[in-house]
Amino acid sequence: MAFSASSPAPHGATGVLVLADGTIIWGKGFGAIGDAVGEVCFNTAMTGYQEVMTDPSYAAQIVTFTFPHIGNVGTNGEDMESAVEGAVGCVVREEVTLQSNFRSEVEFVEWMKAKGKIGLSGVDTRALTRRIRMSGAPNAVIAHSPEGKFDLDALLGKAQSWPGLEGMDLAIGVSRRDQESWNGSYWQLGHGYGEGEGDSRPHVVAIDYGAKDNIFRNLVRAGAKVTVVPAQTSYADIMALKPAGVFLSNGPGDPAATGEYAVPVIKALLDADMPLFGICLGHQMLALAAGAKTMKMHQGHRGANHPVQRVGEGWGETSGLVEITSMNHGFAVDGDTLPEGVEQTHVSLFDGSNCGIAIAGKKAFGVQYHPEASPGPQDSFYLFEKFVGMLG
Ligand SMILES: NC(=O)CC[C@H](N)C(=O)O
Repeated sequence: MAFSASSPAPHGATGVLVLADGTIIWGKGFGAIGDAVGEVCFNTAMTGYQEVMTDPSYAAQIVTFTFPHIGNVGTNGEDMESAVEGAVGCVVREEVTLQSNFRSEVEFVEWMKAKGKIGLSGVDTRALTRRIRMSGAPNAVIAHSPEGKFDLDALLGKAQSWPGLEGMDLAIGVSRRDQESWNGSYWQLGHGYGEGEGDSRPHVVAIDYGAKDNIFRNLVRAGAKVTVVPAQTSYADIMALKPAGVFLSNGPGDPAATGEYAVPVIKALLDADMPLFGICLGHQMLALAAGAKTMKMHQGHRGANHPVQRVGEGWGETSGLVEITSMNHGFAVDGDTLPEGVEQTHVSLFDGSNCGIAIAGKKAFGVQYHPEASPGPQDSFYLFEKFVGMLG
């Protein structure tokens, strides 16, 4: 797989992935024309590529799909997880075929172009995934030129000078700018998205650090009235909304690099005994606010079949039960740094890493995985009910 940076494009190559170590992977470009820099990760989900590509947590990332046929059910207006930029590009095995699905509205290739995302097909994604598993997630540039013209030295320079995700605060860039009242509920075939009902529902203020919409839909489904606020909303402004509980969303970037707008506000909410629920980045920042540390993972966890086990006190008869979960994270809470009073509630059965915490004596908990799925299994929906149920 290693080539020199000055290798000419092989005949017919219209796309390339240039890794920061000089490895050049040729293929067929699709979607937007140009180039984009990011960290290359892999996702093992077999379905849900549109949801993956629109998850803001993938900002500044290039997703390698291990499932070989991507794009074949097209795209539609309902399966968006966010309108903001998510993954900058994707790498796939097979060339994208024509769509075949009754829900499809726009071909995946056209959709990628319209969204400004670059695709690369015809890549040995199995070899690339093995490489990431062995050597960690590399920084890279993905490029698409229909004429097959690439300045490889410039692309390599771009990949090498990109500072990488560690230490990078990205949540602020993908958060909403304005407060929003959210009332959409879950999707059902033949009905589309439902709506929340009732005036006496507990009010959840959800802080958007780069949230997936399906999280808000699940909060509504579990019985909450939801107001979404931008990442930089102050403690005072959050309290002025009189929340019964505050939700901390997922989002991109390094949790330890988020600025004064995040962890100090969460710490103040915790000190005020506000009920809190965090997912992924929100979980990591809750852990930081409680005094734990986070770290960059070797290759991260991204897929729709990650087993997570319930551990510790408080589960009663369901202690030890395994949930199959959806995941997308490249950072993790260091389970060895949990201070007294912070209990580990879930661990990954793949590598034993921390997947959940609860703060003793408070109504505050977080999970590293994605109970809202989208894509993925719905084993963990109970967490939304647990949170909304706490808000009486
Ligand atoms: N999905 C997320 O919220 C991801 C959180 C964080 N950016 C990580 O990569 O670990």
